[in-house]
Amino acid sequence: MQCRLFLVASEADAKRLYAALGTEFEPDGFAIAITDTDEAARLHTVELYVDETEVTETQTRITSLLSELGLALPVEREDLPDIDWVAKSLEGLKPVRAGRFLVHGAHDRDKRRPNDIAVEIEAGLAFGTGHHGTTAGCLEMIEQVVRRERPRNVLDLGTGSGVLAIALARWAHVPVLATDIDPVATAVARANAALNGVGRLVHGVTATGFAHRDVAARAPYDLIIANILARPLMKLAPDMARHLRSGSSLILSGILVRQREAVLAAYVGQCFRHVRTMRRGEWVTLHLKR
Ligand SMILES: C[S@@+](CC[C@H](N)C(=O)[O-])C[C@H]1O[C@@H](n2cnc3c(N)ncnc32)[C@H](O)[C@@H]1O
Repeated sequence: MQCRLFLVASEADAKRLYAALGTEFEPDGFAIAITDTDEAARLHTVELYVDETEVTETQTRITSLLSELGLALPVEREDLPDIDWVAKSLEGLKPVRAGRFLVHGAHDRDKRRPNDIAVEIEAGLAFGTGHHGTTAGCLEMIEQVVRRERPRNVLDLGTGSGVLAIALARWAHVPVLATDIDPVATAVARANAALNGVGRLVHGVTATGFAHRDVAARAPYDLIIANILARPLMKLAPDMARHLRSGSSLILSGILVRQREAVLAAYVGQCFRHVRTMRRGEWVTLHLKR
C-alpha cells in the first residue's frame, strides 16, 4: 500500500521544507509535491508519497529535517487505497462532451458524430483533456458566446494543451492567440493545433499574463478566455480590462465556488458586468462583459 505523508504550513515555511525534502529524498526517487491548499489562509501543503514499508523510517528522517530547519510541524499520514491504474487511466481517456464539442483521444475517433466539433487531445504533459470541470465549463461557454457574438480576434490565456484555442478555431474559424507561462504547454498546444488542422489559426506564445509584446500587439481582443486560478485572475483584472474591446466577452474559470464572489468583485471594480455563472462540481466558470 502507498501512503501520503503531508505537512501543512505557511507559504514561506512550506517552500523551505519543500526545497529541503527535495535535496534529502529526491535522490532516493520519492515523489514530492507542494500545493496551494488554502488561498485565503495562504496555507500550502507539502506531500511525499512512500511505500507502507518505508513510512516509519521516512517519518523519522522528516522529523530530523524539521528540527534542522527550526520548524515544529506535525507530519500527517494518509493511507491510499490500492488503485487499478490501468482501469483508472482508461477512464481518464474517455471522450468528453461539452456542448457541441467532443474532446477525445486518437483511439476514440470512431465516437465522433456528424455534428460534433471534435478536438483530438492525448493525455500528456499539459493540462486540458476536457475532463476537468473548468475545461468543460469553458467549452460550453465558448459555444454559446461564439454563436451570439462571432468574435474575430481571440486570446486563450493559460492554454495548457491548447484544447480551448483549438475548439474555438475549429468552431469559429478565427485566429486565436494561445499563451502559457509554461514553454512545454505552449509547444504541446502548437503540436495539438497542427494535429487538429488549425495550426495556422492557433498562434502559441510563452508569456506570463499580458507581459509579452505579441500579446499586447494583437489587442484589443473581442473574446478572452482564461482558465487559470482565482488569485492570478484577480490580479489580472486591470490588464483584462485594458486588452478587451468594449462590449466584448470574457470567460474565466479555475475558480472554486467559494472564490466566486471575490473574483467577481475584482472584475466589477474594473467595470465588468456579470452575465452568467456555470457550475461544474466544485468549480465555476464566469461569463463577464465590459
Ligand atoms: C488549468 S490549466 C488550463 C488549460 C486549458 N486552457 C484548459 O482549459 O483545460 C491552466 C494553465 O494556465 C497556465 N498559467 C497559469 N498562470 C498563468 C499566467 N499568469 N499566464 C499564463 N499562463 C498561466 C498554466 O501553466 C496552465 O497550463
